[in-house]
Amino acid sequence: MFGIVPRSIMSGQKRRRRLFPVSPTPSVIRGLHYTNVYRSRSAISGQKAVLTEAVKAIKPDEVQKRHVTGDVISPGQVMGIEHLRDPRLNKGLAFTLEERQALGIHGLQPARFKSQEEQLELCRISIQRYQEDLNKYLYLTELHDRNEKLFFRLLSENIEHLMPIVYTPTVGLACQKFGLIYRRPRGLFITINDIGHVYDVIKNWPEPNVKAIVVTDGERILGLGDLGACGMGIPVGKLALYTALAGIKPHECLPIVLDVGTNNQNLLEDPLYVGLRQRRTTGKLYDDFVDEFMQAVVKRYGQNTLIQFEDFGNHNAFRFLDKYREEYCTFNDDIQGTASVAVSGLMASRRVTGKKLTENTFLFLGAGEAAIGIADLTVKALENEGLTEEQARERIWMVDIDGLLAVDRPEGNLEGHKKFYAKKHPPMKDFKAVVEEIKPSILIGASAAAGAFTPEILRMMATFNERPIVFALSNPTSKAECTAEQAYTNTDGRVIFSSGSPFGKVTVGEKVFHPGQGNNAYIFPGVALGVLLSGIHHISERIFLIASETVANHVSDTDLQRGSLYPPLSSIKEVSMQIAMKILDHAYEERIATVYPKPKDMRTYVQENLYKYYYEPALVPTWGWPDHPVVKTRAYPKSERKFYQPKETL
Ligand SMILES: NC(=O)C1=CN([C@@H]2O[C@H](COP(=O)(O)OP(=O)(O)OC[C@H]3O[C@@H](n4cnc5c(N)ncnc54)[C@H](OP(=O)(O)O)[C@@H]3O)[C@@H](O)[C@H]2O)C=CC1
Ligand SMILES: CC(=O)C(=O)O
Ligand SMILES: [Mg+2]
Repeated sequence: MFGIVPRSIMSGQKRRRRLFPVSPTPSVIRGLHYTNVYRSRSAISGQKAVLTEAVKAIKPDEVQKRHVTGDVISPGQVMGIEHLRDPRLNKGLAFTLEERQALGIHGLQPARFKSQEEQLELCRISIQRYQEDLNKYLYLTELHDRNEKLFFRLLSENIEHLMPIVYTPTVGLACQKFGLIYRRPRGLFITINDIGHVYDVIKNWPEPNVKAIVVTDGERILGLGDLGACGMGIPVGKLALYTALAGIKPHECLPIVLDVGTNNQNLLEDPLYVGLRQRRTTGKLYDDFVDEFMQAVVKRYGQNTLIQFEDFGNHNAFRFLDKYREEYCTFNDDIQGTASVAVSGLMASRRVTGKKLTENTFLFLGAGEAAIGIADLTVKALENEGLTEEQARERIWMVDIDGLLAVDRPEGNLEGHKKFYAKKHPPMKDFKAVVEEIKPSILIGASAAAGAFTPEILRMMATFNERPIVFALSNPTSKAECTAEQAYTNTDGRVIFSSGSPFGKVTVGEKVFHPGQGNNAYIFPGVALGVLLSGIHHISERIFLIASETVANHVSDTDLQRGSLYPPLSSIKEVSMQIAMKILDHAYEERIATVYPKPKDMRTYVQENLYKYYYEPALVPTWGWPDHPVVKTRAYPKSERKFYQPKETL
């Protein structure tokens, strides 16, 4: 049945019997007795055999381990063309000749061999050839579907260029065009019609080991409003950043849309709309549905599954955070993640202004998830500088759709945390008048009211302050309260600016500014990594303050001089790791970690658990496969088999 590798192969080594591939028996297949490919080209062609470096036998438990960690999936199901069609396993032209032969894919690809580096170069060239960002998005989506490791390496190593494509602003456009561009499924769509069967739907997800979920009901997608099921682009984009920025393994991540309908009349009438064509379910049925979803997640994946709420409507977001934060491992990114990144920017700004946070007057445009989240965490930061909660709230003024939050305003609309910031002040509707009246040193926009920070308002900020601070946090770019250029030019370049979506550099006179991106992408990947690795059950505000401090401590003097309150996006992976390590330290100190024993060295522990996007030798059965006998081939000339290192970068 089995051949034996000729003695010559084993020369110079301890002689061992080796099975030479012929055909497997069912019991062997079930037993997962795989080894890396060891048959060399010359062995196959009957010439003098030379062992390849992939000769090491991989023991069954190793296969099992790698299967479980998702580094390699069980190869039993993926021989032949299916191996190329599986994005986890596909390496494109990087399969060696031996792998191609043993996997039964020899001849299914062109003759060339290409290293991952060469493939990356091709990806970069391809992306640059697309003029439209949406086409770049589609290219990356297709790459994600085709070759996971290549996609994540490309994204991770070119984050400055590609984050604006997979994330804000382009992801907003992708959601708006979702019905048009939808091709292949990614993530779960659970509809209100599935109530009573949510667990069964979740069970259809093929991955057994999900650890993190990003879920939306599509009601407030960025600043674009209710996009219903088209909001799926957001969990997909956020989770792509989980992997690219924090090394969380892709198979542990699950994007979910809870489709309860949409109140967006355009979508309801759009023949291309792919969600439920009905108005939003609300009230008890909706709440029961979300309750059932939360319980089903825990039943399927365990109580430590991290559930990130994203882009829910304001009225639900706060309720769910309050309802679930002590019951589940959950956080709301728009409230808490945004708060954390904004407060981090405020902390870093102290080094530019020389002022303590307590010396500022804060004015918010918007009093929703983002703005209230930031205000609440700012209060904590002010308390840390010595104020009482009441004193801290006194320094924070807010404006919503009805104007200044004032105790006696006729509209009321002061529910939830808004009431904490409502002032005993005559009601005011006009935002410019409020700015004039309050004379803030810090102006923060999270309203999706595009252009609300008019040149006049920006000029006022520059008259009140030597270094005015202006954050235009609304996404996508089209919803920003002002552009970076408007901010700098209307303040003689004195503004300390950041924005939710990226803006390019701005030149004012001799000076060039590179504004930073005040986006929760600096926070949620690192928080998720720290939470998952420590096994924290509930995510406190302290965790988000730790994340703020960590990001702020990572801002260099050079960053500040360039005009940015944030570290460059290119260092965001390191920032995420630092956040995770700080959370781990905190979790063990506070005895809220549930992963034991405590790791000896946090950095090593974190690093060992990160996703690896480099190709690995394919795991293949040593004995070939019944339907895929190993194809013999003549020796390839060395020049054809050589990989080269490309020099170009994006
Ligand atoms: N940079 C980042 O990381 C993040 C940015 N964001 C962005 O922030 C924006 C708001 O998101 P979010 O807070 O979740 O949304 P919400 O709907 O919860 O809040 C919006 C707030 O803005 C107010 N508002 C709306 N229009 C106006 C207006 N013309 N004048 C004054 N106030 C107005 C609303 O008033 P009312 O309360 O009366 O309805 C509400 O308080 C979005 O564009 C989102 O993309 C969000 C999260 C993270
Ligand atoms: C960034 C983000 O979460 C938002 O704009 O909603
Ligand atoms: Mg969001």
